[in-house]
Amino acid sequence: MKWDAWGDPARAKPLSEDIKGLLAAALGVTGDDASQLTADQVVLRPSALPDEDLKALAAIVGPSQVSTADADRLPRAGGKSTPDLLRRKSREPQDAPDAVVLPAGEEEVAAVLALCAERRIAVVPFGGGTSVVGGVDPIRAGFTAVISLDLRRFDRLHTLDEVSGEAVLGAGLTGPQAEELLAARGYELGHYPQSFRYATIGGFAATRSSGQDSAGYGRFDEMVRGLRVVTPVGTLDLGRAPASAAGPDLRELFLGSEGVFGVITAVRLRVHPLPAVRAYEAWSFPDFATGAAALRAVEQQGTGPTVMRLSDETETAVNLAMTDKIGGAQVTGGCLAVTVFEGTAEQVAARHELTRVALLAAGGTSLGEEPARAWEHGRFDAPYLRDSLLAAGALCETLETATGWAQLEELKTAVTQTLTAALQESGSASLVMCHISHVYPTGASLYFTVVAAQQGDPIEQWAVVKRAVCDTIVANGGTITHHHAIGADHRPWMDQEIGELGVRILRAVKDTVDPAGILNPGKLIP
Ligand SMILES: Cc1cc2nc3c(=O)[nH]c(=O)nc-3n(C[C@H](O)[C@H](O)[C@H](O)COP(=O)(O)OP(=O)(O)OC[C@H]3O[C@@H](n4cnc5c(N)ncnc54)[C@H](O)[C@@H]3O)c2cc1C
Repeated sequence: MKWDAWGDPARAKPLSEDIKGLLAAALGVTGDDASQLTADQVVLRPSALPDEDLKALAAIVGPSQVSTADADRLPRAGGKSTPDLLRRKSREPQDAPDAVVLPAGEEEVAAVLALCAERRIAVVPFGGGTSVVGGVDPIRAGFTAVISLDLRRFDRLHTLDEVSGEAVLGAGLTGPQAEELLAARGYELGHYPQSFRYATIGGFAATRSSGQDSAGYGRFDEMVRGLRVVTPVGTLDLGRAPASAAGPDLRELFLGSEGVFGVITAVRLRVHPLPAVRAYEAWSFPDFATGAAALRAVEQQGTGPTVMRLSDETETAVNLAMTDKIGGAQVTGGCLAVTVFEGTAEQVAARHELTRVALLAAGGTSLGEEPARAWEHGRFDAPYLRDSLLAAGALCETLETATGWAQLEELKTAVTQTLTAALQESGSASLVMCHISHVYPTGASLYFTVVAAQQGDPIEQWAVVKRAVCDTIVANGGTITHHHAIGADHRPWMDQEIGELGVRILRAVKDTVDPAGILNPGKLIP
């Protein structure tokens, strides 16, 4: 993972002449990146970890598994939101964890937490570092130092129970590592968020992640059967049976706990045999409302696509203007929808046919399989485009929410209007694109991508816009986050999301499992 951009430099996506033309004409973005900073030019705040603490940590994990080197601290200095990336490229001195610690087992995690509680050191659990909400920011909050606790050595497939269809996976496995281990045994998890290539099993659980195949396989939290969590006061092994009436489900407290309650070391997950067959079909709808109603019909009937998503008019149009467009020549406007089906040949044929009938009845026009295959081919590559856009002087960021089907259109309109007005106020025209990629019988998520011109300090420019749009989401009944989580960035809206009593309940849990408050301060709980 690059320290100042997304992923693998070999996959970088330079802007095509078409996109440059579109940016200049629509937004007045004409810049070229003149200020390439190398990692060794970045000035990090010096490590504040006292020598004796460094030695004590080294005694727990081994001297080679703890580092205060800038080269190790820089990649853990934050996540991968647009403000994170802009901050990384800044010539101003930057904050970073004082040390990076890589434990290898639960005993080591427990010993590190005990030491940090005793010596007043904050601990930020670190998976893939793909948080887009400030979830891994090194917030000191009055502690003497802050360490990044990198879980990458928890990298095993512990067990695969083929009879029950469950696998126990180490928290530090990345998406591809986990799928490779399972595929070697003929199984798949089926969790494919756009950050799949770098995010980890522990991070998915800690943030309630949702992948692009959620229509078929569910959100990550729906796949979780059990969790092992090391807290500063003891270790929990949660989730005994496929279902239980033994009081409130404590797994739910740790799913989405964003490293503030404990360190997830292993996750027991529902897995399925690798699908024998895949089928693809793309659709066009005359407008977003018609498309959304069609997706709702499919989801409420339960016809069973694995992937189902719908782009609005702007996202479809922008996609058509790009050289590596997913739409192909057949897409001429309107709103593009993609469906994918997985399973045995019989399952796929039956689900595909039921879905086709519903989509046709709801006003869809089939575009055949090619645009859907093209979408799948490029499904993890969009973040590379953001890097090129930022370098060219554009502001590009995403945000997401969810609401009931009845409120969806109204929320989409309100968010679009706020984004457009707030960016206009900052001095730039904007392109606001939206898609639905996670559907439920009662509602859906809305995922927005915004492109504008950077004006003044782009971090402050976006902060103003983000505050306005979060207020709008909350005022219109949407959730402050459908899958990006709370982190530091959404924390100011958490009390409106769960209420004052809800916040007190979270604080009470925090006081119980982390009395010294060392775990990921400044995140999740207001
Ligand atoms: C380009 C891009 C695309 C994205 N697409 C999606 C998407 O499609 N769907 C989606 O859901 N999200 C998406 N995200 C958000 C992000 O990838 C998810 O939040 C992901 O689940 C985080 O996993 P991670 O391993 O990178 O965790 P990190 O970023 O390392 O950590 C995230 C949070 O979880 C905590 N944490 C991590 N590991 C543990 C652990 N083992 N125990 C306790 N706490 C832990 C951290 O302290 C932090 O609070 C995207 C992000 C980017 C940058």
